[in-house]
Amino acid sequence: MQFSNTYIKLGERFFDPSHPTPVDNPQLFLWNSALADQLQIPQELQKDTDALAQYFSGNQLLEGAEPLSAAYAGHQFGQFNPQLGDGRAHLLGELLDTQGIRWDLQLKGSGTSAFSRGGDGRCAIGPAVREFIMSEAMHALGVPTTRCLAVTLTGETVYRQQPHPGAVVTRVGSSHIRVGSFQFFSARGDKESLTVLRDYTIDRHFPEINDMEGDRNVLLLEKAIERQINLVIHWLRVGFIHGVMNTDNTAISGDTIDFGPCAMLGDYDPRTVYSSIDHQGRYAYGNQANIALWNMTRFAESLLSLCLKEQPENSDAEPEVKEDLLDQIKDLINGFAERFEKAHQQMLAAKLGFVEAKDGDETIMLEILDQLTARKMDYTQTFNHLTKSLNDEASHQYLSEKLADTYNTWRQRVTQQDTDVDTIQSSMRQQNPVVIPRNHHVEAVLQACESSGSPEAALSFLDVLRNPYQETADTPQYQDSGEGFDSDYQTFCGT
Ligand SMILES: Nc1ncnc2c1ncn2[C@@H]1O[C@H](COP(=O)(O)OP(=O)(O)OP(=O)(O)O)[C@@H](O)[C@H]1O
Ligand SMILES: [Mg+2]
Repeated sequence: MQFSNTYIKLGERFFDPSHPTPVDNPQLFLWNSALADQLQIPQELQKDTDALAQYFSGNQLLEGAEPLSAAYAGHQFGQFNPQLGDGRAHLLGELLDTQGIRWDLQLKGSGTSAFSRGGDGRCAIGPAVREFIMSEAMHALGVPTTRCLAVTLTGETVYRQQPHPGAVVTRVGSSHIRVGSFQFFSARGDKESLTVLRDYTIDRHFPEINDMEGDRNVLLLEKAIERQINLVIHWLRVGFIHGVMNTDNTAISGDTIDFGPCAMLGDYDPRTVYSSIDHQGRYAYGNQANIALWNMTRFAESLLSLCLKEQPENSDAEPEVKEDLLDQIKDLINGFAERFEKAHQQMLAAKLGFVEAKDGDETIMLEILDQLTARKMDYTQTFNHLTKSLNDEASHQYLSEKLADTYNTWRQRVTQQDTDVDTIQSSMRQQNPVVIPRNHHVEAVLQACESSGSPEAALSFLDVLRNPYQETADTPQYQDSGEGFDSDYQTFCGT
């Protein structure tokens, strides 16, 4: 296991060199052995659960780790905070996986840093297990995401209205560079660090830019936008509601990060919000594309100081952005909505089994979605039924009754294609999961883990969630929508 630590080399303005705070009685609770194998964590260490507990609680440092808490800023619900940073997290360093891909290894809930702002630096068992379950589920669903290697109990109590067992999550990410990381330096007028961060981000995530013609800032923005569009399309496809799409929770890599108040859509309604503090529906299911655009606009702004015209020496005139670059940036921002809509149409077409686009498809798609909202129908179950209905009489009957003409129109459209039905069905299946981490099951599993002190419930759930496109013997236990549960479900920024 060989650490490299490229982020710490960026310079002291990028972090606080704080170390994890040791805990009383660490115990390994969840371990992701497939991910551990991918990260080349030695089998000998993987078998030694006591050692894993020591290392992944922050009690002992893995050889070669150089911990740091990263600096970042961020817009939270639209309000800018120039200094947030890892207030309860420590980046240990980076590991190369079996394919030579670089991954950050970060502890979350591992104690305070210079960025803690009065917080305790800790995490409760519930949010820690939620992050593990949700990120594993997202990964299996094919959604770009940070992942979890471990959850370790600390043996200490954390207080969040009530006492809870404390836990440390080990997060693995293709990086932890956020829109807010750029905003941190932009807000300080620190062009030197901003340039270092830009170049580091390009090398790490978009090295192809190094061989491209054009301005590096504009190219980086374009790539980041592409990844955000792809990310939100996946979220919408599987019914994921992030819940707190602040710029500090937006990774430039385009991976899902921060599972604090996230939840899954039950009945289809774009206005769905579960977060207890999101009174305006800013981060509602159907507003996530708008917010991704808003966040990318903030990202563009944070790069503007690297796009300035040359100033004559001793000039005190306000520096201006180069016109051609400003035009290119504006084009990218103004083009976002159209690009998104195109990708959205393609995603819906794929979910509905439309092999090639045809006139009238948009009307069919809108009608189906409108009907789901009007009839309060479950998003995942309905698309699962549509997929099955091509050769399953029960699903066919169900949809004929529930969606009547809308279903008949779809069925006609989908069966009158040159492609054979089996092929259409298997391509629909790749888009439409049979099971998702439903809110009521997630909550029940978290409660079971906390009250029993055993990971059993999480492990059984994970077994099913790791095969979201395949019905196994245990799948039916987790497919029900939990009648009425979602209507007053609330999530909290999970600290
Ligand atoms: N218990 C805590 N102690 C100290 N700081 C905290 C605590 N909880 C959250 N913070 C800080 O508050 C800010 C916003 O928190 P938020 O919930 O978005 O992030 P997070 O869940 O801690 O981490 P991440 O975004 O890395 O998943 C961050 O700067 C975070 O470090
Ligand atoms: Mg966060």
